Amino acid sequence: MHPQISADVCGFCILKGTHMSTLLKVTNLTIEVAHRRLFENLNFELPANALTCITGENGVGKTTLVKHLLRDLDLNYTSHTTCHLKRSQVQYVPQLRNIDDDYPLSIRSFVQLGFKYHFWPWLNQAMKVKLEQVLAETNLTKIANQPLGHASGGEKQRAYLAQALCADPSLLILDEATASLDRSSKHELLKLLKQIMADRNLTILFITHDPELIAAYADYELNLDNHTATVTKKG
Ligand SMILES: Nc1ncnc2c1ncn2[C@@H]1O[C@H](COP(=O)(O)OP(=O)(O)OP(=O)(O)O)[C@@H](O)[C@H]1O
Repeated sequence: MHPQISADVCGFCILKGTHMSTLLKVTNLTIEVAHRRLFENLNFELPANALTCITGENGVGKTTLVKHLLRDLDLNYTSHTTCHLKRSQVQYVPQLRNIDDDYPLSIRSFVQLGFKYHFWPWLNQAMKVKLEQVLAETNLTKIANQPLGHASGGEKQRAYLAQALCADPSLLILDEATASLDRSSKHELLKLLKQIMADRNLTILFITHDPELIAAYADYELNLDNHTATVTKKG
């Protein structure tokens, strides 16, 4: 069964005086974790084809909210969440990965793990072409044969991004992707993300605590505070 499409989801809505198309709509969502209520009657809409930063204090529930939305997508939606995407169109790049120096894969081999529907345990010609395109798109071509364990923090983040892009997502969710990067690498990654978003007509959700990045790159901010969510247009 395909997810239901409501008129609201496919149409346009008014957000603080601007028109935006809505990708995902959440209505009266309450989330409890370990008998603790994180959110109560949450209501918000996420804009399509834009970069939305999800912000809020440590422990407010940013990651939990995203995981809940992904679970709803897995279930083909609940009465609280409507969206016209299938789970397979969404890629989530998690916050922490333990890639040590001895990690046995090259950057290219790691990135190609992102291909779906592997019928054979090797890539077909079309996948090989696409792999090289994704490596070029994420500025990894020159270092693609190097071990991922030897890559810098910024290069590793680009490799995680490239792996996610192999699945041709419509919605990309990154959880604190810049947390361990220096200032120039953070800006490099965000500029790259915005370029990829424009080229691929993607929607990006980016969990971050970084006010400088929010000010410079966010099209919208979804702020979680005091059990509620507020979406504002930035820039
Ligand atoms: N499976 C779980 N069992 C119990 N508590 C949980 C579970 N998952 C999350 N929590 C708790 O829910 C709260 C929200 O966690 P979450 O990771 O979503 O916050 P966050 O806003 O993403 O935090 P941060 O900015 O520090 O990454 C935290 O207090 C966390 O300890």
